[in-house]
Amino acid sequence: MTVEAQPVSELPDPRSLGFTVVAEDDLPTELTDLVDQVRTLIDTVAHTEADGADLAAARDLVAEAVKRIDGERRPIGALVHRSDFEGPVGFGTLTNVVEGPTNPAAPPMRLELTEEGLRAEVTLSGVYQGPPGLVHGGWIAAMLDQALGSASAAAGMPGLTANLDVNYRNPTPLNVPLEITARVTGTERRKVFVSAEIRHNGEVTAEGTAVMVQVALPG
Ligand SMILES: CCCCC/C=C\C/C=C\C/C=C\C/C=C\CCCC(=O)SCCNC(=O)CCNC(=O)[C@H](O)C(C)(C)COP(=O)(O)OP(=O)(O)OC[C@H]1O[C@@H](n2cnc3c(N)ncnc32)[C@H](O)[C@@H]1OP(=O)(O)O
Repeated sequence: MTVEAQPVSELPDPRSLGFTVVAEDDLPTELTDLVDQVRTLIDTVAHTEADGADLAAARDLVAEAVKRIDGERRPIGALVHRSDFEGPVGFGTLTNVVEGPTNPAAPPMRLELTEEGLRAEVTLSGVYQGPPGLVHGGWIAAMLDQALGSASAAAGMPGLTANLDVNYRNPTPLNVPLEITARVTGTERRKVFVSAEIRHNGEVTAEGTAVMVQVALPG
């Protein structure tokens, strides 16, 4: 395959394109702690058998909490920059639904650089359920898409998913550690070919390939 990737050093700084960028290290720990607590809240609400009085009291407490922090909001499209990625490749959306550090709807997942590409470990609660006891297939696809897109971006070639192909090889269980791996397998003009897997206990439960297309960036 031919390689015509834009060199990483030529990628523009998203700030120069008008994006709001927040350094991940500057996010208050009170905010990331709150995100964790809200995750626990979502899981608890989804499974509780508490009685009506307790549910009503909990609703009032949550409403009070919302009132306490509602006010100025970061803009949609705000990016977060991770300092553990070198140069201009460590950008992602702050509220990304799979990995955004301020999004309590995202599972506690963090892709890390490896020699081969990217790797994450994640345990999904019952909030991500599809079939009984199993992760929803759409979420499996979402996690693979995130890993695939991030592998492309981490290699200096951020783009949009043009095609995503998922094979579900074995059931993916809830409430157990899952391993996600992804890497770039080739490039051709603006296309970046990527592959990824999800494993439980070393066994592949799902695998995906994607064509990411690098979009023209000004500058
Ligand atoms: C320094 C960065 C600055 C900016 C920072 C911004 C963001 C942060 C950066 C990175 C983010 C980090 C991590 C990523 C995280 C998560 C990943 C999630 C990814 C997504 O969740 S993303 C949402 C879903 N995604 C879409 O919303 C795309 C909708 N879509 C389109 O916007 C267009 O469709 C587009 C752009 C894809 C192409 O449009 P286009 O006009 O640019 O290009 P064109 O059509 O000419 O195709 C060019 C070559 O791709 C081939 N091609 C086209 N389509 C194909 C297909 N389906 N299958 C196979 N090949 C295909 C052609 O055949 C041709 O190939 P060839 O070169 O061989 O001719």
